[in-house]
Amino acid sequence: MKIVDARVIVTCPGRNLVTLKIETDEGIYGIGDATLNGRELAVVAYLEEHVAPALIGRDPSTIEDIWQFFYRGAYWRRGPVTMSAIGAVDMALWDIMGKAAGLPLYKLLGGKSRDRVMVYGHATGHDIEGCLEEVARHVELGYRAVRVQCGIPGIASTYGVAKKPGERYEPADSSLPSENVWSTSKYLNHVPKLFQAVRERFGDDLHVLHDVHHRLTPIEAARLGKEVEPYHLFWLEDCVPAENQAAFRMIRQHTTTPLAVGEVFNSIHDCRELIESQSIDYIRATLTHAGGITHVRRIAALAELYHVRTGFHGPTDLSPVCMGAALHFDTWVPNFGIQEHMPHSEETDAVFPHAYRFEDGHFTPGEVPGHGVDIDEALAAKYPYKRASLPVNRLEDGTLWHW
Ligand SMILES: O=C(O)[C@H](O)[C@@H](O)[C@H](O)[C@H](O)CO
Ligand SMILES: [Mg+2]
Repeated sequence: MKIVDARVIVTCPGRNLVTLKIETDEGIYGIGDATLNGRELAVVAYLEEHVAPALIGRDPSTIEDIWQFFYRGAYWRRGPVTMSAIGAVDMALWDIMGKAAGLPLYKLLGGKSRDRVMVYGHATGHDIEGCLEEVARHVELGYRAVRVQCGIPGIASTYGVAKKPGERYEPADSSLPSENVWSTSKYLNHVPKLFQAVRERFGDDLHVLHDVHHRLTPIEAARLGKEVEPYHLFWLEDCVPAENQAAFRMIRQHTTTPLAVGEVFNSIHDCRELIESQSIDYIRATLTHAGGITHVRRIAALAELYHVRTGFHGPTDLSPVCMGAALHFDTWVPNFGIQEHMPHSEETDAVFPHAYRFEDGHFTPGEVPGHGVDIDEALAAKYPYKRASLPVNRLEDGTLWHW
Protein backbone atom coordinates (compact mmCIF):
# COMPACT_ATOMS: atom_id res chain seq x y z
CA MET A 1 0.00 0.00 0.00
CA LYS A 2 1.33 3.49 -0.84
CA ILE A 3 0.21 7.03 0.03
CA VAL A 4 -0.87 8.78 -3.15
CA ASP A 5 -2.40 11.97 -1.79
CA ALA A 6 -2.49 14.06 1.39
CA ARG A 7 -4.56 17.21 1.67
CA VAL A 8 -5.97 19.55 4.27
CA ILE A 9 -9.65 20.40 4.64
CA VAL A 10 -10.55 23.53 6.62
CA THR A 11 -14.16 23.99 7.63
CA CYS A 12 -16.00 26.27 10.05
CA PRO A 13 -19.38 24.76 11.05
CA GLY A 14 -19.64 27.10 14.02
CA ARG A 15 -15.89 27.10 14.72
CA ASN A 16 -12.75 26.39 12.66
CA LEU A 17 -11.74 22.73 12.35
CA VAL A 18 -8.78 21.39 10.36
CA THR A 19 -8.65 17.86 8.94
CA LEU A 20 -5.84 16.03 7.16
CA LYS A 21 -6.96 13.38 4.65
CA ILE A 22 -4.39 10.78 3.51
CA GLU A 23 -5.34 8.58 0.53
CA THR A 24 -3.68 5.35 -0.58
CA ASP A 25 -3.35 3.43 -3.87
CA GLU A 26 -5.73 0.79 -2.50
CA GLY A 27 -8.61 3.23 -2.13
CA ILE A 28 -8.37 3.25 1.67
CA TYR A 29 -8.05 6.70 3.24
CA GLY A 30 -7.55 7.96 6.76
CA ILE A 31 -8.29 11.29 8.42
CA GLY A 32 -6.66 13.13 11.31
CA ASP A 33 -7.61 16.21 13.35
CA ALA A 34 -5.13 19.10 13.07
CA THR A 35 -7.19 21.75 14.88
CA LEU A 36 -5.18 24.23 16.97
CA ASN A 37 -7.64 26.79 18.36
CA GLY A 38 -6.75 30.31 17.21
CA ARG A 39 -3.74 29.13 15.19
CA GLU A 40 -5.47 26.89 12.64
CA LEU A 41 -3.86 28.25 9.46
CA ALA A 42 -0.37 27.91 10.94
CA VAL A 43 -0.91 24.15 11.08
CA VAL A 44 -2.50 24.17 7.61
CA ALA A 45 0.61 25.83 6.16
CA TYR A 46 2.91 23.42 8.02
CA LEU A 47 0.99 20.44 6.67
CA GLU A 48 0.65 21.68 3.10
CA GLU A 49 4.21 22.98 2.74
CA HIS A 50 6.33 20.63 4.85
CA VAL A 51 4.38 17.44 5.47
CA ALA A 52 1.99 16.48 2.65
CA PRO A 53 4.62 16.47 -0.14
CA ALA A 54 6.92 14.27 1.99
CA LEU A 55 4.15 11.72 2.61
CA ILE A 56 3.59 10.81 -1.04
CA GLY A 57 4.92 7.35 -1.92
CA ARG A 58 5.38 6.20 1.69
CA ASP A 59 3.95 2.96 3.07
CA PRO A 60 1.18 4.02 5.52
CA SER A 61 1.82 0.96 7.68
CA THR A 62 5.22 2.36 8.73
CA ILE A 63 3.53 4.56 11.33
CA GLU A 64 6.49 4.70 13.73
CA ASP A 65 9.04 5.48 11.00
CA ILE A 66 6.83 8.23 9.57
CA TRP A 67 6.42 9.68 13.08
CA GLN A 68 10.20 9.74 13.59
CA PHE A 69 10.71 11.20 10.10
CA PHE A 70 8.50 14.20 10.91
CA TYR A 71 9.68 14.56 14.51
CA ARG A 72 13.44 14.09 14.25
CA GLY A 73 13.45 15.26 10.64
CA ALA A 74 11.80 18.57 11.56
CA TYR A 75 15.05 19.63 13.29
CA TRP A 76 12.96 22.35 14.97
CA ARG A 77 11.39 19.84 17.28
CA ARG A 78 8.20 20.05 19.33
CA GLY A 79 5.82 23.01 19.69
CA PRO A 80 2.04 23.03 19.21
CA VAL A 81 2.08 23.65 15.45
CA THR A 82 4.60 20.93 14.59
CA MET A 83 3.08 18.39 16.98
CA SER A 84 -0.50 19.08 15.81
CA ALA A 85 0.64 18.44 12.26
CA ILE A 86 2.37 15.22 13.29
CA GLY A 87 -0.66 14.32 15.42
CA ALA A 88 -2.98 14.60 12.42
CA VAL A 89 -0.69 12.45 10.25
CA ASP A 90 -0.44 9.82 12.98
CA MET A 91 -4.21 9.75 13.61
CA ALA A 92 -4.86 9.34 9.85
CA LEU A 93 -2.31 6.49 9.54
CA TRP A 94 -3.79 4.57 12.47
CA ASP A 95 -7.21 5.09 10.84
CA ILE A 96 -5.89 3.64 7.55
CA MET A 97 -4.34 0.63 9.30
CA GLY A 98 -7.53 -0.05 11.24
CA LYS A 99 -9.51 0.01 8.00
CA ALA A 100 -6.93 -2.21 6.23
CA ALA A 101 -7.01 -4.70 9.13
CA GLY A 102 -10.81 -4.50 9.44
CA LEU A 103 -10.41 -3.61 13.14
CA PRO A 104 -11.70 -0.75 15.31
CA LEU A 105 -8.72 1.26 16.56
CA TYR A 106 -9.04 0.11 20.19
CA LYS A 107 -8.47 -3.48 19.05
CA LEU A 108 -5.35 -2.45 17.15
CA LEU A 109 -4.06 -0.81 20.36
CA GLY A 110 -4.59 -3.85 22.56
CA GLY A 111 -8.30 -4.34 23.08
CA LYS A 112 -10.88 -3.13 25.58
CA SER A 113 -9.83 -2.25 29.12
CA ARG A 114 -13.40 -1.00 29.85
CA ASP A 115 -16.84 -1.27 28.34
CA ARG A 116 -17.48 2.46 28.16
CA VAL A 117 -15.72 5.79 28.65
CA MET A 118 -16.80 8.21 31.37
CA VAL A 119 -16.90 11.83 30.21
CA TYR A 120 -17.38 15.15 31.94
CA GLY A 121 -19.65 17.91 30.66
CA HIS A 122 -19.40 21.69 31.04
CA ALA A 123 -21.79 23.47 33.43
CA THR A 124 -21.33 27.23 33.47
CA GLY A 125 -23.26 30.20 34.77
CA HIS A 126 -22.83 33.94 35.20
CA ASP A 127 -23.47 33.32 38.89
CA ILE A 128 -23.59 30.30 41.19
CA GLU A 129 -27.32 29.74 40.76
CA GLY A 130 -26.99 29.83 36.99
CA CYS A 131 -24.23 27.25 37.17
CA LEU A 132 -26.28 25.01 39.46
CA GLU A 133 -29.10 25.03 36.89
CA GLU A 134 -26.64 23.84 34.27
CA VAL A 135 -25.31 21.15 36.61
CA ALA A 136 -28.91 19.95 37.08
CA ARG A 137 -29.36 19.81 33.29
CA HIS A 138 -26.21 17.72 32.91
CA VAL A 139 -27.22 15.36 35.71
CA GLU A 140 -30.57 14.96 33.93
CA LEU A 141 -28.67 14.02 30.76
CA GLY A 142 -26.86 11.29 32.71
CA TYR A 143 -23.42 12.86 33.19
CA ARG A 144 -21.57 11.41 36.17
CA ALA A 145 -19.00 14.21 36.04
CA VAL A 146 -19.39 17.93 35.45
CA ARG A 147 -16.90 20.77 35.16
CA VAL A 148 -18.26 23.83 36.96
CA GLN A 149 -17.30 27.42 36.11
CA CYS A 150 -19.11 30.58 37.18
CA GLY A 151 -18.82 34.33 36.90
CA ILE A 152 -16.96 36.15 39.70
CA PRO A 153 -18.66 39.17 41.34
CA GLY A 154 -16.73 42.30 40.42
CA ILE A 155 -15.19 40.81 37.26
CA ALA A 156 -16.99 41.69 34.03
CA SER A 157 -16.39 38.40 32.23
CA THR A 158 -14.33 35.40 33.15
CA TYR A 159 -12.95 32.24 31.63
CA GLY A 160 -15.11 29.26 30.93
CA VAL A 161 -18.57 30.84 31.15
CA ALA A 162 -20.89 30.55 28.14
CA LYS A 163 -22.32 33.82 26.91
CA LYS A 164 -25.93 32.58 27.41
CA PRO A 165 -27.25 29.81 29.70
CA GLY A 166 -27.23 26.43 27.98
CA GLU A 167 -25.00 27.65 25.15
CA ARG A 168 -21.67 25.93 24.58
CA TYR A 169 -18.62 27.85 25.74
CA GLU A 170 -16.46 29.00 22.82
CA PRO A 171 -13.30 30.85 23.90
CA ALA A 172 -12.19 31.91 20.40
CA ASP A 173 -14.78 34.65 20.38
CA SER A 174 -13.43 37.33 18.03
CA SER A 175 -11.23 37.82 14.97
CA LEU A 176 -8.49 39.51 17.01
CA PRO A 177 -8.00 38.75 20.72
CA SER A 178 -10.67 40.23 22.97
CA GLU A 179 -9.43 41.50 26.34
CA ASN A 180 -10.65 40.11 29.65
CA VAL A 181 -9.91 41.57 33.10
CA TRP A 182 -8.94 39.31 36.00
CA SER A 183 -8.67 39.54 39.79
CA THR A 184 -7.13 36.58 41.57
CA SER A 185 -8.26 37.83 44.98
CA LYS A 186 -11.91 38.19 43.89
CA TYR A 187 -11.72 34.73 42.29
CA LEU A 188 -10.13 33.03 45.32
CA ASN A 189 -12.63 34.63 47.70
CA HIS A 190 -15.60 33.49 45.61
CA VAL A 191 -14.99 30.18 43.85
CA PRO A 192 -14.99 27.91 46.96
CA LYS A 193 -18.63 29.00 47.45
CA LEU A 194 -19.44 27.47 44.06
CA PHE A 195 -18.22 24.03 45.08
CA GLN A 196 -19.96 24.27 48.46
CA ALA A 197 -23.24 25.07 46.66
CA VAL A 198 -22.77 22.15 44.24
CA ARG A 199 -22.16 19.69 47.07
CA GLU A 200 -25.13 21.02 49.07
CA ARG A 201 -27.43 20.74 46.03
CA PHE A 202 -26.15 17.54 44.38
CA GLY A 203 -24.46 15.58 47.16
CA ASP A 204 -21.13 13.80 47.24
CA ASP A 205 -21.29 11.27 44.39
CA LEU A 206 -21.25 13.66 41.45
CA HIS A 207 -17.68 14.13 40.13
CA VAL A 208 -16.96 17.86 40.18
CA LEU A 209 -14.12 19.36 38.13
CA HIS A 210 -12.88 22.92 37.78
CA ASP A 211 -10.46 24.69 35.43
CA VAL A 212 -8.36 27.54 36.86
CA HIS A 213 -6.86 28.12 33.43
CA HIS A 214 -3.26 28.91 34.42
CA ARG A 215 -4.08 31.99 36.52
CA LEU A 216 -2.62 31.38 39.97
CA THR A 217 0.84 31.33 41.49
CA PRO A 218 1.87 28.10 43.24
CA ILE A 219 1.11 29.37 46.73
CA GLU A 220 -2.29 30.74 45.59
CA ALA A 221 -3.02 27.33 44.04
CA ALA A 222 -1.97 25.68 47.31
CA ARG A 223 -4.41 27.94 49.19
CA LEU A 224 -7.26 27.09 46.79
CA GLY A 225 -6.48 23.38 46.82
CA LYS A 226 -6.56 23.34 50.62
CA GLU A 227 -9.76 25.41 50.87
CA VAL A 228 -11.70 23.15 48.51
CA GLU A 229 -10.63 19.82 50.08
CA PRO A 230 -13.98 19.50 51.93
CA TYR A 231 -15.69 19.41 48.50
CA HIS A 232 -13.37 16.60 47.22
CA LEU A 233 -13.08 17.75 43.61
CA PHE A 234 -12.35 15.17 40.93
CA TRP A 235 -9.63 17.60 39.79
CA LEU A 236 -8.43 21.18 39.82
CA GLU A 237 -7.13 21.88 36.31
CA ASP A 238 -4.30 24.09 35.09
CA CYS A 239 -4.02 25.95 38.40
CA VAL A 240 -0.58 27.34 37.48
CA PRO A 241 1.23 27.80 34.14
CA ALA A 242 3.30 24.61 33.84
CA GLU A 243 6.47 25.62 32.03
CA ASN A 244 8.15 25.38 35.44
CA GLN A 245 7.21 21.80 36.24
CA ALA A 246 9.03 21.89 39.60
CA ALA A 247 6.65 24.60 40.84
CA PHE A 248 3.91 22.00 41.23
CA ARG A 249 5.80 20.38 44.12
CA MET A 250 4.89 23.40 46.24
CA ILE A 251 1.18 22.89 45.52
CA ARG A 252 1.47 19.16 46.19
CA GLN A 253 2.97 19.73 49.61
CA HIS A 254 -0.10 21.68 50.75
CA THR A 255 -3.13 19.91 49.38
CA THR A 256 -4.67 16.56 48.52
CA THR A 257 -6.97 18.08 45.90
CA PRO A 258 -6.17 16.13 42.68
CA LEU A 259 -4.40 18.17 39.98
CA ALA A 260 -4.83 17.96 36.20
CA VAL A 261 -2.50 19.61 33.71
CA GLY A 262 -1.46 19.40 30.12
CA GLU A 263 -3.93 20.51 27.46
CA VAL A 264 -1.29 22.94 26.18
CA PHE A 265 1.46 20.29 26.28
CA ASN A 266 2.68 18.81 23.03
CA SER A 267 5.32 16.30 24.06
CA ILE A 268 6.42 13.98 26.87
CA HIS A 269 9.14 16.49 27.73
CA ASP A 270 6.51 19.01 28.83
CA CYS A 271 5.28 16.64 31.54
CA ARG A 272 8.03 14.12 32.33
CA GLU A 273 9.15 15.88 35.52
CA LEU A 274 5.54 16.52 36.61
CA ILE A 275 4.75 12.83 36.24
CA GLU A 276 7.98 11.43 37.71
CA SER A 277 7.67 13.66 40.77
CA GLN A 278 4.02 12.62 41.10
CA SER A 279 3.08 16.30 41.23
CA ILE A 280 -0.07 15.72 39.18
CA ASP A 281 -2.86 13.15 39.05
CA TYR A 282 -4.18 13.53 35.48
CA ILE A 283 -2.39 14.32 32.23
CA ARG A 284 -4.52 16.10 29.61
CA ALA A 285 -2.28 16.23 26.54
CA THR A 286 -4.53 15.17 23.70
CA LEU A 287 -3.95 13.15 20.54
CA THR A 288 -4.00 16.09 18.12
CA HIS A 289 -1.72 18.48 20.02
CA ALA A 290 0.75 15.90 21.40
CA GLY A 291 1.81 14.11 18.24
CA GLY A 292 -0.94 11.53 17.88
CA ILE A 293 -1.48 8.02 19.24
CA THR A 294 2.16 7.04 18.72
CA HIS A 295 3.43 9.72 21.12
CA VAL A 296 0.53 10.00 23.57
CA ARG A 297 0.69 6.29 24.33
CA ARG A 298 4.30 6.87 25.44
CA ILE A 299 3.05 9.63 27.75
CA ALA A 300 0.31 7.35 29.08
CA ALA A 301 2.80 4.52 29.66
CA LEU A 302 5.11 6.82 31.66
CA ALA A 303 2.11 8.17 33.58
CA GLU A 304 1.01 4.66 34.50
CA LEU A 305 4.29 4.06 36.37
CA TYR A 306 3.48 7.01 38.67
CA HIS A 307 -0.26 6.48 39.26
CA VAL A 308 -1.13 9.32 36.86
CA ARG A 309 -4.23 8.83 34.72
CA THR A 310 -5.33 10.26 31.39
CA GLY A 311 -7.91 13.05 31.20
CA PHE A 312 -7.83 14.13 27.56
CA HIS A 313 -8.68 17.65 26.51
CA GLY A 314 -11.57 17.45 24.09
CA PRO A 315 -14.42 19.09 22.18
CA THR A 316 -15.30 21.52 21.00
CA ASP A 317 -11.68 22.65 20.79
CA LEU A 318 -11.03 19.46 18.89
CA SER A 319 -13.05 18.02 16.03
CA PRO A 320 -15.11 14.82 16.07
CA VAL A 321 -12.09 13.15 14.42
CA CYS A 322 -9.95 13.63 17.53
CA MET A 323 -12.92 12.73 19.73
CA GLY A 324 -13.39 9.49 17.84
CA ALA A 325 -9.71 8.53 18.02
CA ALA A 326 -9.56 9.59 21.68
CA LEU A 327 -12.51 7.37 22.60
CA HIS A 328 -10.73 4.36 21.09
CA PHE A 329 -7.58 5.27 23.05
CA ASP A 330 -9.69 5.81 26.20
CA THR A 331 -11.26 2.37 25.69
CA TRP A 332 -7.84 0.71 25.57
CA VAL A 333 -5.51 2.69 27.85
CA PRO A 334 -5.09 0.92 31.23
CA ASN A 335 -4.67 4.15 33.25
CA PHE A 336 -7.74 5.93 31.94
CA GLY A 337 -9.12 8.76 34.09
CA ILE A 338 -11.82 10.68 32.25
CA GLN A 339 -12.57 12.27 28.86
CA GLU A 340 -13.63 15.86 28.31
CA HIS A 341 -16.84 16.33 26.34
CA MET A 342 -18.79 19.28 25.05
CA PRO A 343 -21.34 18.48 22.33
CA HIS A 344 -20.33 19.69 18.88
CA SER A 345 -22.88 21.71 16.92
CA GLU A 346 -25.36 19.83 14.74
CA GLU A 347 -23.61 21.29 11.68
CA THR A 348 -20.28 19.90 12.91
CA ASP A 349 -21.76 16.46 13.54
CA ALA A 350 -23.21 16.51 10.00
CA VAL A 351 -19.82 17.38 8.48
CA PHE A 352 -18.17 14.59 10.51
CA PRO A 353 -20.38 11.48 10.58
CA HIS A 354 -19.16 9.20 13.38
CA ALA A 355 -19.69 5.84 15.06
CA TYR A 356 -19.20 6.99 18.67
CA ARG A 357 -22.29 7.25 20.83
CA PHE A 358 -23.22 8.99 24.10
CA GLU A 359 -25.32 7.13 26.64
CA ASP A 360 -25.85 7.55 30.36
CA GLY A 361 -22.86 9.80 30.97
CA HIS A 362 -20.49 7.62 28.97
CA PHE A 363 -19.33 7.13 25.39
CA THR A 364 -18.63 4.01 23.36
CA PRO A 365 -16.28 4.38 20.37
CA GLY A 366 -18.17 2.19 17.91
CA GLU A 367 -17.03 -1.03 16.23
CA VAL A 368 -16.31 0.13 12.68
CA PRO A 369 -12.72 -0.30 11.40
CA GLY A 370 -10.40 2.61 12.15
CA HIS A 371 -11.46 5.45 14.46
CA GLY A 372 -14.97 5.50 13.06
CA VAL A 373 -15.16 9.16 11.99
CA ASP A 374 -15.51 10.43 8.42
CA ILE A 375 -15.74 13.82 6.72
CA ASP A 376 -18.34 14.98 4.22
CA GLU A 377 -16.13 17.18 2.05
CA ALA A 378 -18.98 18.72 0.06
CA LEU A 379 -20.71 19.80 3.28
CA ALA A 380 -17.41 20.94 4.80
CA ALA A 381 -16.90 23.26 1.83
CA LYS A 382 -20.10 25.12 2.75
CA TYR A 383 -18.44 26.50 5.92
CA PRO A 384 -15.48 28.70 4.95
CA TYR A 385 -12.70 29.54 7.42
CA LYS A 386 -13.30 32.60 9.59
CA ARG A 387 -10.39 33.84 11.71
CA ALA A 388 -11.09 33.55 15.42
CA SER A 389 -8.65 34.32 18.23
CA LEU A 390 -8.46 33.33 21.87
CA PRO A 391 -8.75 36.21 24.36
CA VAL A 392 -5.97 37.82 26.37
CA ASN A 393 -6.23 38.63 30.06
CA ARG A 394 -5.15 41.66 32.07
CA LEU A 395 -5.08 42.24 35.80
CA GLU A 396 -7.10 45.21 37.05
CA ASP A 397 -3.95 47.36 36.92
CA GLY A 398 -3.43 46.50 33.22
CA THR A 399 -0.73 43.86 33.68
CA LEU A 400 -0.96 41.34 30.83
CA TRP A 401 -1.72 38.13 32.71
CA HIS A 402 -2.23 34.43 31.94
CA TRP A 403 -5.48 33.72 30.14
O1 LIG B 1 -10.26 22.67 29.57
C1 LIG B 1 -10.57 23.07 28.45
O2 LIG B 1 -11.41 22.57 27.70
C2 LIG B 1 -9.79 24.20 27.90
O3 LIG B 1 -9.13 24.88 28.95
C3 LIG B 1 -10.61 25.14 27.07
O4 LIG B 1 -11.65 25.63 27.82
C4 LIG B 1 -9.69 26.17 26.55
O5 LIG B 1 -10.03 27.41 26.93
C5 LIG B 1 -9.64 26.05 25.07
O6 LIG B 1 -9.27 24.73 24.79
C6 LIG B 1 -8.66 27.01 24.44
O7 LIG B 1 -8.65 26.78 23.08
MG1 LIG C 1 -8.60 23.51 30.43
